[in-house]
Amino acid sequence: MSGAGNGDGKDPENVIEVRGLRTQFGSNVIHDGLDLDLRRGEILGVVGGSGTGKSVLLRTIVGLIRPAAGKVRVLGQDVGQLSGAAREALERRWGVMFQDGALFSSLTVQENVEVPLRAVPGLSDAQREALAQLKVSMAGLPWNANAKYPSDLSGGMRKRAGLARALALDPEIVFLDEPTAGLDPIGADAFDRLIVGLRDALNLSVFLVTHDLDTLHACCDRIAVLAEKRVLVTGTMAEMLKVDHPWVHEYFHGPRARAAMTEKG
Ligand SMILES: Nc1ncnc2c1ncn2[C@@H]1O[C@H](COP(=O)(O)OP(=O)(O)OP(=O)(O)O)[C@@H](O)[C@H]1O
Repeated sequence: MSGAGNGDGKDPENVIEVRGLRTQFGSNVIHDGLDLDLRRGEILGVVGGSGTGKSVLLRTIVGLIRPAAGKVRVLGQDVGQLSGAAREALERRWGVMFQDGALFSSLTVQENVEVPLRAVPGLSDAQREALAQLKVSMAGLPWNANAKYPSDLSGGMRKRAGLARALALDPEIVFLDEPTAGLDPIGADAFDRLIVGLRDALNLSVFLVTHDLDTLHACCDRIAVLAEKRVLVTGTMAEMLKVDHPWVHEYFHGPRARAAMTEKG
């Protein structure tokens, strides 16, 4: 169990290394001295109370928010130092599924998934369409979902469409922001299995923001807890159960945690 990885910033097993991160909006400091690692091939669950900055962390790692201090290295490259073609090349190596799917409402599912593929030079229209259809089916949507608009889809299908788009460019890292939020338990369980199946099949590394204890049990190799403006602790579920911190203890031993543990045996 640790606050973050080896600290030398060069471990080849880490596909993400965040060191000494500080983010703030005006005088509102969200993270201060935050360290975090994502190891290659793992599913890391990022948990924390509402407003602790899980989504802000995700958005900072993918370069949508500029940190006030600290370093974010993804796949060995300093995100803050890249621009132009180098930045675009790195961005093609990850995919992001935002909370609501963040789909373009005026485009069909297939057209949404084609958006990132349009940046790939040399792809014919037919190849782009075929690739998009493949990703839609990998995300577990039926073939007839391709032609549908986001407004015609259920919440669970929209999430799958968002996942298909995140997978469009065969990423090495996938960021998932609360993938099971708002899904019924059966839909959430299916989504959990989909995430693990895709990680295994595609050797993905997954940064997964969630409140869902069932998802933590079903999917995550390690868990990082955000509290007190930093990653308070990182470890396996078994290690989380031993952490003596009021929020961590309440979260992993509360009634919902007990229910999730009972379900998973
Ligand atoms: N663009 C922004 N401008 C100003 N403040 C922001 C912005 N984005 C987020 N915040 C603030 O940063 C804090 C952390 O937000 P964030 O959405 O990361 O929390 P979270 O841990 O993901 O919460 P939840 O679990 O409720 O989704 C909140 O206080 C939020 O109001």
